Amino acid sequence: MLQCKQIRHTARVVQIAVPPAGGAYLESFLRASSFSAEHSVKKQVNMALPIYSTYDCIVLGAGIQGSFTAYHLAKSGKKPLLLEQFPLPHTRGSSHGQTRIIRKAYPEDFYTHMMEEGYKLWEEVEKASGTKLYRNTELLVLAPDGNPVLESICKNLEDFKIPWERLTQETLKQRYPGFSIKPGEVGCVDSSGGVLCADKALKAVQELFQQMGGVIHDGEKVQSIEPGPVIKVTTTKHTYAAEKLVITAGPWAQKVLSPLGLQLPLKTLRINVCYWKEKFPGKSDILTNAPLFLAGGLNGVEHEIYGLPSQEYPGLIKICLHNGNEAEPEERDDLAKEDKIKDISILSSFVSNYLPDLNPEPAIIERCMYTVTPDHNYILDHHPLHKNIVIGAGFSGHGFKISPVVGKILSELCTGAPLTYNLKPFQINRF
Ligand SMILES: Cc1cc2nc3c(=O)[nH]c(=O)nc-3n(C[C@H](O)[C@H](O)[C@H](O)COP(=O)(O)OP(=O)(O)OC[C@H]3O[C@@H](n4cnc5c(N)ncnc54)[C@H](O)[C@@H]3O)c2cc1C
Ligand SMILES: O=C(O)[C@@H]1CCCC=N1
Repeated sequence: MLQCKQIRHTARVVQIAVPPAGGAYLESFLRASSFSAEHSVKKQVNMALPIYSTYDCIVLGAGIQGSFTAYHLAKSGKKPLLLEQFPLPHTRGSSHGQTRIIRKAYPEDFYTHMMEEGYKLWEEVEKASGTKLYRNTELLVLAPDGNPVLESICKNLEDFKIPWERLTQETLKQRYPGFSIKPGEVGCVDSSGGVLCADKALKAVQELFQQMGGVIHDGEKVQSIEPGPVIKVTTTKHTYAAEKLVITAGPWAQKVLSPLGLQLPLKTLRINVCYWKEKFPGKSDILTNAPLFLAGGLNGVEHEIYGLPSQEYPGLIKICLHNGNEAEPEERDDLAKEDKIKDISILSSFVSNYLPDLNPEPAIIERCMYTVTPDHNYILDHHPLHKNIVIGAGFSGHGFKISPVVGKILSELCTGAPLTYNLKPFQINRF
């Protein structure tokens, strides 16, 4: 016989006893009753039975994208649950490390447009958390004269009225004497470019989210998702119910999405994050004059390469390839694997050629993961079959700076609020 009684009532959580029926019964019970989000339902007949806690929305994955999604949901008055498989903080995904590039210089106008709001939202987080997260250094984009990507970047900076400057080979040599610029190579300086303190940013966003009433459960891996009008999410510890789910699983996205019938053309790449030391310590001024840079199409260099001024390790400069070898996140540190792209030797020869004051062997190598789409644009969309599931994936190694805007977009897709941006470049049906 159905016996349903209230056993606890707090400001935001109600627990009730329900009979030991299956998931379908529980869902229809939830829909038929006045219980909506924020209500916690406890199956009590047998004390060993699981607890179903329901939330407005569940966000799967507490990297920077999931954390900003949860932050915006909380800002809009929702009380989401943010689930993370690892104890926080962790270094297994894509959002760890101390630094990330922030810039408005993009060849695609939609990213430059999103970054106008991106900078404001980063400032909002800095103010609310009382933490300095952005250091304005300017960004040098280096390429052969007439390079189409460089020209699109210059056009966007001009169209969006962002202060910028074109540098000839001569001006480049004067301004950055430690950089051995080759004939025919020119530069463009984006004055908004700078460095974000990534680890501090992630912590700040997660703290603000919790201050707004949001809940994070870390060390809980999502093991199954049962779609439906009320979605059931089962982790290693618990089962939760919510009317909406946002999946921001980084390099684990495909693993989470496959059981939901969705195959996306995502590749996961292991990135070697390399730090380089001065050849003769104190003998050059390379540590003070190497700019924040992005280089593409350079003489004899097949890949895009980027570098950041010394920050996390005093005396060392971070210079990396914007590419890597395919690997599952679990095999990221498996050194026995033969790499197709010889990233470290490509970087060594770039350093010898362009930054001769640096030792051409990396002093430190760390690891991180990219999840790339074929066109390197993000995926921000509803699941094609389950419209109450929203997906943020494939950030293709350039998602950190735009994460405050990505979080806003994913929260709009989740709540059905009017969309701030045209999401055509990010739709799943483009593949
Ligand atoms: C070396 C490197 C340099 C970069 N440089 C820049 C840069 O300069 N500028 C820039 O803008 N961007 C940069 N990026 C890209 C940027 O960091 C990423 O786009 C961004 O961090 C992606 O965040 P995410 O939240 O999608 O992924 P992640 O940070 O990987 O978060 C996904 C989370 O989901 C969790 N998860 C997965 N599956 C489950 C499950 N089943 N249950 C529970 N939790 C789960 C994971 O544990 C993880 O914490 C760089 C990336 C790397 C690796
Ligand atoms: O997102 C960025 O700005 C950088 C660019 C180069 C590689 C990684 N991220």
